[in-house]
Amino acid sequence: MHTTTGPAPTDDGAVPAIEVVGARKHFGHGSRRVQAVDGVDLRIGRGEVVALLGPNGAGKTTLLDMVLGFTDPDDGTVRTLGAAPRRSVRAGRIGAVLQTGGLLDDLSVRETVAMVATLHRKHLSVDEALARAGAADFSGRKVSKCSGGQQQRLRFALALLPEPELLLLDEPTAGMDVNARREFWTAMHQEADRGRTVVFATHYLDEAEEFAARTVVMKGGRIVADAPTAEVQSLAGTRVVSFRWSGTGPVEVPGATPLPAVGARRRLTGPDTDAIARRLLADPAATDLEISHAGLEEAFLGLVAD
Ligand SMILES: Nc1ncnc2c1ncn2[C@@H]1O[C@H](COP(=O)(O)OP(=O)(O)OP(=O)(O)O)[C@@H](O)[C@H]1O
Repeated sequence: MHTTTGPAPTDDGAVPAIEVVGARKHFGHGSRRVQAVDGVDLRIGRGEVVALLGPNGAGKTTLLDMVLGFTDPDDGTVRTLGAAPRRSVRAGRIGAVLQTGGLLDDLSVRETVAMVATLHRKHLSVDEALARAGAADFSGRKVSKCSGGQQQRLRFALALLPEPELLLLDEPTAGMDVNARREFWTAMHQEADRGRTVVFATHYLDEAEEFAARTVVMKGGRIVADAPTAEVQSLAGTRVVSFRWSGTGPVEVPGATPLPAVGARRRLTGPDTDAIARRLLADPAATDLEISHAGLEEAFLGLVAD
């Protein structure tokens, strides 16, 4: 089955921003076949701010591409704002900030926004789009001279032009330094406050923690967690056991997932942290044991661990 077509229902607010039912998508054939999206059901309501988390190759971009109508699912249906995705995109109801492509090196930032504005029937003024995206300060700069972060802000300005109801962002802050990221999210907060639905894929867990009320975690083409961001933390190994380790080599504890060490402290998580702690207490090489609550990062690693 392919992306649904048909008339768009009236915009009564009850129609979800995104509705994905049983979506599958594969690439390649035979031994090179990859099941990029493997039976995803996802409903995102109007005005939600949702983070899409997952390791490389989890299927986030493929899912966003289907929601944008760039590619059709092999199976299942995808509707955006109550209509076929391409129809919503053509109507200027969806704005997207994607990882690559789409910019002409020889134009200035302002010229780029002005050119893309002519493609929309209704749009913000060029100055307004530049200001909202935090791109006014470098609007005279040639695209080829912009940093990666500035190019992302230009893409953001382009996405805002038609005043879209839904903003889709695929790793929007990749290549930005800490200050640029903070400014970007401040601007994005303002757009969310205007009632837009925002869905963003990210590798930065703190961005999900700070910005998204809801987090969807993908792995191997499937959704492995979908809950309020605070709850995702409790879905996988709520606690972390940390300790000093004087042994040589890795710490082997059955049922435990190692987390990156913090300073001199080794860390383990798992479904039964009491059992992990008991095991470590019996080992003289483990000292100064502590059990604490996991942050989103630990929950995420626990969820995507094999
Ligand atoms: N056009 C394509 N042709 C072949 N394989 C593809 C194509 N696009 C994606 N894939 C594969 O599908 C799987 C899912 O990729 P996808 O880009 O959707 O993951 P992702 O979660 O967005 O990863 P990342 O965080 O690295 O961007 C990967 O194994 C990827 O190699």
